[in-house]
Amino acid sequence: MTDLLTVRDLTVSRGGIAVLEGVGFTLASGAALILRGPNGIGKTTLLRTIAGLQPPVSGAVSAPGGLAYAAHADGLKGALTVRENLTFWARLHGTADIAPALTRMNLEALADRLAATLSAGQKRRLGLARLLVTGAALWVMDEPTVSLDAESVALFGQVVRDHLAGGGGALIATHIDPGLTAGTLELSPFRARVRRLDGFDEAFG
Ligand SMILES: Nc1ncnc2c1ncn2[C@@H]1O[C@H](COP(=O)(O)OP(=O)(O)OP(=O)(O)O)[C@@H](O)[C@H]1O
Repeated sequence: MTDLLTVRDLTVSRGGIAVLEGVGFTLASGAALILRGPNGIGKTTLLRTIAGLQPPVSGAVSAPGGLAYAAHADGLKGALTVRENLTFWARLHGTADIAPALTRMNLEALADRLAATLSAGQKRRLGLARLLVTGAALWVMDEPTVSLDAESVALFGQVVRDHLAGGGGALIATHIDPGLTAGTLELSPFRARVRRLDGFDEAFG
């Protein structure tokens, strides 16, 4: 099996403070890893660093096949319709057909609505449809089910399961059980040392 993601001895920081140290794991093709931990432990910071949106303090991230990141702010263009948003991303990533993504995330009836007029859960579904049109093997998701109703959470679970079955991988920070067979990376104050970069140690555990 191919490794889609290798993280080695990673230290990540937020606002000049190292929030997690010594994080390491690999994610193989076909596998999902759930990132858990209390509010503020550093899940978003870790995912943003893995996605390349901020540099690590030290350590290495390798995602040889590239990745797609879906965060709280889904990067939707409010003045474009759902269809236009997906077409934009599909062109950006060199994929062609947005129809499957519309269908899979139950967005067909909303295809011609401006993204700005969508409800929070509908926006989230569009953000997840975006993952499908990127064609990326590795999906990195930060609390993807926030605002989703039970039906959409089930839809999301199925889309991820199909992605894994097709050889993809998923790294998901979530507080819920998304109904996936997945490994868990539990970030706790006892395993994640908190250290200020100026050397003042707040390590506990
Ligand atoms: N701009 C900032 N400046 C300084 N500290 C920040 C900044 N943004 C976040 N932090 C702090 O960095 C730490 C990690 O935040 P992060 O958002 O990564 O946590 P999280 O585990 O994703 O939390 P949640 O479960 O609440 O989403 C928190 O203690 C937070 O208060």
